[in-house]
Amino acid sequence: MRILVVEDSKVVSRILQHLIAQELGCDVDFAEDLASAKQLLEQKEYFVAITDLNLPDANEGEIVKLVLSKQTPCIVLTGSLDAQQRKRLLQLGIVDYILKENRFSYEYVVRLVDRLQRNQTVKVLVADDSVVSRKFVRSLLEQHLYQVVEADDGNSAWEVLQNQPDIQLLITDYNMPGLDGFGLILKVREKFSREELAIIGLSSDDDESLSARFIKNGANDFLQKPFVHEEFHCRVLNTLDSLDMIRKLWDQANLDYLTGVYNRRYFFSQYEELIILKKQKRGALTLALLDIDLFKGVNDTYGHDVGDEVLVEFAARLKRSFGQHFTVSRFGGEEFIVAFRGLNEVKSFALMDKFRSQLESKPISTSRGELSVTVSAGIASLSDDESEESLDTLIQRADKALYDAKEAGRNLVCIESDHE
Ligand SMILES: Nc1nc2c(ncn2[C@@H]2O[C@H](COP(=O)(O)OP(=O)(O)OP(=O)(O)O)[C@@H](O)[C@H]2O)c(=O)[nH]1
Repeated sequence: MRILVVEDSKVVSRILQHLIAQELGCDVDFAEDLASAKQLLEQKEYFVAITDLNLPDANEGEIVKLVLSKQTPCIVLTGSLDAQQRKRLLQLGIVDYILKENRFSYEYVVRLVDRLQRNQTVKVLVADDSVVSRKFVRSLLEQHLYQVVEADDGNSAWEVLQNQPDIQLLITDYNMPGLDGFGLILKVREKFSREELAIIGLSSDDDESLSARFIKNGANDFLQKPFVHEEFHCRVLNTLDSLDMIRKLWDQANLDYLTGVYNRRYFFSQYEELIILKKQKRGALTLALLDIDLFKGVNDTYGHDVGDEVLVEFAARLKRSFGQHFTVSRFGGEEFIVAFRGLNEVKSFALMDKFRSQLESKPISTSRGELSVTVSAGIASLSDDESEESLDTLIQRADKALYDAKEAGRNLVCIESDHE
């Protein structure tokens, strides 16, 4: 990523240079006037340009048109701006304008660039039956580099959401034929939680209770039409920032901090309930409890840090092999558990034994060179006649099989054979 800063004040350039290096770590070019900015824009492609309005050789804001003519997003950083200039700049399609008021102004600029970079991977669905309104919202979102998908009523929005689960934000109008905004939100919240999808409601209706009703029904925020550019962007930004925060909290609560696979807490929260359902429906569930062989030796010989590197790569391999269809979690220390939902013990054994043999034949690269590591695993299945079984007893049976594998010499997968 490369940024262009067009600024004749050396002090401001130095502040921006420092903040960009600290927060973004990307390449920056500086131009002090329109002529040198023009030269740079002809030579290189920029992700975004941060520009002053008054330059020594062009003090009417000509730089903005130049930057936008190169299809480069433009952030205006200026000492002053009157109402007319503000309107003209927003109509031209700048990303945002920031007044040079204090150090927070410069920090805001840098945060905005960071957000723009991340926005490129954020998909937003706009549901509105009015083409004009939909296109307007789309153009605002595209100025901030979001990926935009459109739907012209509630029912098609619902279909799009089911087919594109990577959508992070839904912006929906209230009045729509078929399924209206409320109906859509109610349906959406049954399937998508707040950490999966954020929702902003829109309406031109003058019913004062609408905003509260939207939020009570599951929306994160509400905007009354017509709205100004700045308010729209601030609301979208705030909503996505809280989505990021909720997701971060979720990750901290449910993922193992070292390896990134699910943690023990998540595993129990999912499978304690599931096991009751499985027993009722008599569905298959097999657990494989894994333990890296002689791991203490790795720590003792190479140090704890290298031990950690082995754990990280081991977990990554487990995730690559099983993570797409099954649950991989770190049970504690060098023990992991894979829950094979829908598989019996014979099929689970085949998969786990293949993993064991691949691990044995492909050493793990660490900062102290390649290390050969093996794993032992114990497998146990929930069987039809074990109506009284709990998750704990199933794990105990897998643990017993793991013990057998260790006793038999390690680097082995054992199935728990008798249920005495
Ligand atoms: N580096 C590192 N080591 C850990 C971590 N958690 C647990 N361990 C170590 O894992 C080792 C487990 O050793 P043991 O339970 O004695 O078993 P083992 O050496 O793997 O031998 P067997 O299980 O009998 O094959 C201990 O030395 C723990 O300190 C961790 O997060 N990082």
